[in-house]
This record gives sequence, structure tokens and C-alpha cells, in this order.
Amino acid sequence: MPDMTSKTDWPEDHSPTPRQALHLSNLSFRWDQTQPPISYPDMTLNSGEHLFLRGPSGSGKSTLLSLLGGLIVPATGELTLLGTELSRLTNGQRDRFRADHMGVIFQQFNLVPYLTTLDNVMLPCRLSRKRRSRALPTPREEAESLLTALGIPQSHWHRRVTGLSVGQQQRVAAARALTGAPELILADEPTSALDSYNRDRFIELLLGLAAEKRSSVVFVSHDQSLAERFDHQLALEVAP
Ligand SMILES: Nc1ncnc2c1ncn2[C@@H]1O[C@H](COP(=O)(O)OP(=O)(O)OP(=O)(O)O)[C@@H](O)[C@H]1O
Repeated sequence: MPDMTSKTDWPEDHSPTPRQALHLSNLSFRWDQTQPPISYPDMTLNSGEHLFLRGPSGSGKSTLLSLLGGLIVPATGELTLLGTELSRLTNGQRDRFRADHMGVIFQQFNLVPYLTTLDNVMLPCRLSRKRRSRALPTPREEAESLLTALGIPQSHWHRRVTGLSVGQQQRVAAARALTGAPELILADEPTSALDSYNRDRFIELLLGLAAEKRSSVVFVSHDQSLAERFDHQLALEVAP
């Protein structure tokens, strides 16, 4: 059985932000006919709440992030993000939806190697007018304040991002995910390369900045000790 726990009550919401960040109903996905489908428990995450997603290798954590990111479409069921049922969108509309509403932090960070640190952080604002309009006071100033908050020295801002350490690149990826206040941040094992001090500090910063921007975080990790920092947990199991 999935383990879903809720520790917080959602405060009264007077903003125009949709109340539900995500809702899964009867969701399943099949990579190919030789494998059993991966089935996901029904769940709802309210706007601004954070979800810790865990489960053994092969249980479908990364597959769920790909479904949430609209990179693949479900075999059955519904996946509703911010009130929009993703499978009703065309491929192009899903790409636009992702650019407008989601920040992603993957294990390999996916930073653009020939761009500077600052240009990497501002990239989502170049790709989405919505993100640009929410990057306050300006995309550049927001990028600078995120980099400062995440402890990236100013001397690194105009360097190619590949010149930064792995831990620094990871924080640049977090700044890029947060820029333009997307409603949903998807993070796939972003702390796997860090020692426990830097891991704790990174999560504190990520959740603190996400709270400022009222973004929901879906965070995948094998590290159960991190779970208590999240509003909800979802435990997946490998299909029999
Ligand atoms: N691109 C793919 N093509 C075919 N099968 C895939 C693909 N990606 C994942 N799978 C299969 O789907 C299942 C779930 O994989 P997934 O990567 O989602 O698990 P995970 O829980 O993220 O694992 P890990 O903790 O090892 O990253 C596995 O059986 C895997 O082999």
C-alpha cells in the first residue's frame, strides 16, 4: 500500500493560483508490452505543498517525473496539473505548459555548457513570457538574488557554468528551476552527489525559496531521512 502522510493543513488561499498543484487518478504507464504496467496510487497535492517520492530502484519514480513533465503520456488514468488534464494537450501544448509552469532539477543538471551561470539561470525567462513576467523585479535581478541566496559567488556569474564545481552547478540548476516562480518544481535525486551537510543545506534553501515563490516541489530521493521535511510522502513499489 502507498504510504501517504500529511503533516500540514493548507492555509486559506486568496490568490488566483489553482488550489491543486497536481492530481493523479488511476494513473498507469507501460514502457513496452513485455513489461508490466507501472501503476500509481491516486493522490492530490495542493498548491505550495511539497511531496517526497521514494521507492526502490525500478519502482517508477523517474517515470512519474516524466509523466508530470509531459514528456510521456499515461496508458490509463488522469494526470491533472494546475487544473489542466495533460493528456488533453497536444505535444506542443505540453512543451509550452512545461516551460510556463515547471522548473526541473535532474541528476545531471542539464545546464547549457556554453552559457554563463547567469544566462543559464535566466534561460526559462527567455523561453516563456509567463515566467519572464513573474521574475521580479526583472529576470536579471531575480537571477542575481537567487544565485546570492544559493551561495554562488558573484565572481562566478559571468563564467561558463562548466567551470563551476558539481555542488555549485547543482545550486545553479536549482536557481534556474526557481526563476519566474513556476507553480511546480520537479527534482530527481538532486542531492545524490552531496555530503550530508551540503545536502541538508541545499534542501533547506530549495524548500525555503520554493515557499517564497509558492512553488510546489516534487522531490525524488532514496534517502528516507529527508522525508520529514516534506508535507507528503508517496512510496512506490516495484510491480510484481
Ligand atoms: N526509457 C525506457 N524504456 C524502457 N523501459 C524503461 C525506460 N525507463 C524506465 N524503464 C523501465 O520502467 C521501470 C521504472 O523505471 P524508473 O526509471 O521510472 O524507476 P526509478 O524508480 O526511477 O528507478 P531508479 O531509482 O533506479 O532511478 C523499470 O522497470 C525500467 O526498466
